[in-house]
Amino acid sequence: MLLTLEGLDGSGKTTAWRALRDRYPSAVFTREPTDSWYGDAVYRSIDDDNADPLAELFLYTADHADHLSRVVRPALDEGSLVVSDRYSDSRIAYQAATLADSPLADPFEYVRDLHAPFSRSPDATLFFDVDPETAAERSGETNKFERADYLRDVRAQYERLIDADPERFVRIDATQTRETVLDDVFAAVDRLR
Ligand SMILES: Nc1ncnc2c1ncn2[C@@H]1O[C@H](COP(=O)(O)OP(=O)(O)OP(=O)(O)O)[C@@H](O)[C@H]1O
Ligand SMILES: Cc1cn([C@H]2C[C@H](O)[C@@H](COP(=O)(O)O)O2)c(=O)[nH]c1=O
Repeated sequence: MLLTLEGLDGSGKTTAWRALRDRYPSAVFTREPTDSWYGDAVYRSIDDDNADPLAELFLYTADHADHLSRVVRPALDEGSLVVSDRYSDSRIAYQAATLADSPLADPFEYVRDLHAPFSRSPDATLFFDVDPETAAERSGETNKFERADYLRDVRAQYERLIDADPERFVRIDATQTRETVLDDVFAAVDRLR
């Protein structure tokens, strides 16, 4: 089973991912951007305020392709529970927002269709729902993505993803205390497994 954690920067995904790792030690825990040279290239782009948005999309997508073949598919083939902190929905939500002013007619559909022929959809996704202001504040606004006005656009793209596939998503109210968020996450994962 492939379980993904999605949401805005600072929404608490990594906090939940670490708690799940302690609770399910036999599962495979992974993330995007990955810990590889493809992931390093992605982080270089994140730190470049003038990075071309389309070039950035393809860097993230290259990292995803490598992640799939090297980590995700082999672990799923062995029957493991795979938990990924960010996955393809991050690309659809973030890069659709970044590409809003590009010549692409519908960046959301473009990014989604780019993945369809080769990617593996998550079986379930926990969406950590938090308002853009809280997200920006919690994330520390350390890079170009961690701004409330940009995160507002990203959140709208996530809502589009949820509307298109409501059964895959479990919405977690990430404005609650850490303890309550983790209780909701554990309850959701126990139900899904
Ligand atoms: N429920 C919560 N209430 C208040 N602060 C929280 C909560 N959950 C996490 N935090 C804090 O918010 C910050 C961001 O949390 P975390 O790294 O888990 O978010 P994230 O979604 O993984 O962010 P990013 O996508 O930017 O890596 C951390 O300082 C964390 O301790
Ligand atoms: C996978 C992925 C990530 N992003 C953005 C989201 C964050 O601002 C950064 C890095 O992620 P982290 O969880 O804070 O380390 O990259 C993106 O725009 N597109 C993606 O596909």
